[in-house]
Amino acid sequence: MNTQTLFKMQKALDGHIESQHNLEQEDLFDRKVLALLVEIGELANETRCFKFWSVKPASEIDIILEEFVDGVHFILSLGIECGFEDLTEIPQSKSDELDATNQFLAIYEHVQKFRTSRNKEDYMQLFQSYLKLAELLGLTENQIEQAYIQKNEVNYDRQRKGY
Ligand SMILES: O=c1ccn([C@H]2C[C@H](O)[C@@H](COP(=O)(O)O)O2)c(=O)[nH]1
Repeated sequence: MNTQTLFKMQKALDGHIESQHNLEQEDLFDRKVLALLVEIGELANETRCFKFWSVKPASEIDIILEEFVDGVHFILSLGIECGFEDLTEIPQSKSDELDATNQFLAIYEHVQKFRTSRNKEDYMQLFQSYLKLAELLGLTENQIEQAYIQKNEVNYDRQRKGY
């Protein structure tokens, strides 16, 4: 995935949100980590991949995509916090193929590792594992980019309306 446009859009949105809420001087890293963990949980809930006690199907693709790109927002935002927005390419993950449940659990581990180290290698692994999940969920790069652009605009709208 070519991430340059997304990093640029995310940086502008984050700057806008921070100035709206007078947060330019605050360290938002841990709050963004928690926000990401919550978004990953919301996505898991919509896929229902772990709900062995239920026969209901996953939510519609548009709902899954919207939840997925909420996570993309916070991953990009955390990358910007660490000065990694020059990353142009996130290479495909070389790790073993897992089912969706185990991929979610692997992502949670990558988030924790990156939270502690804040290094680029762990960041790339987190991003890669999240994109691997997209593949498992049947989402294409094009769908993700379009859904990201749409949700980015919704996020501005919400700020305008006093969200
Ligand atoms: O600094 C921030 C704070 C929030 N969001 C976006 C990411 C998600 O798309 C959305 C999450 O909002 P909730 O729907 O969870 O309130 O806000 C950002 O991009 N940057």
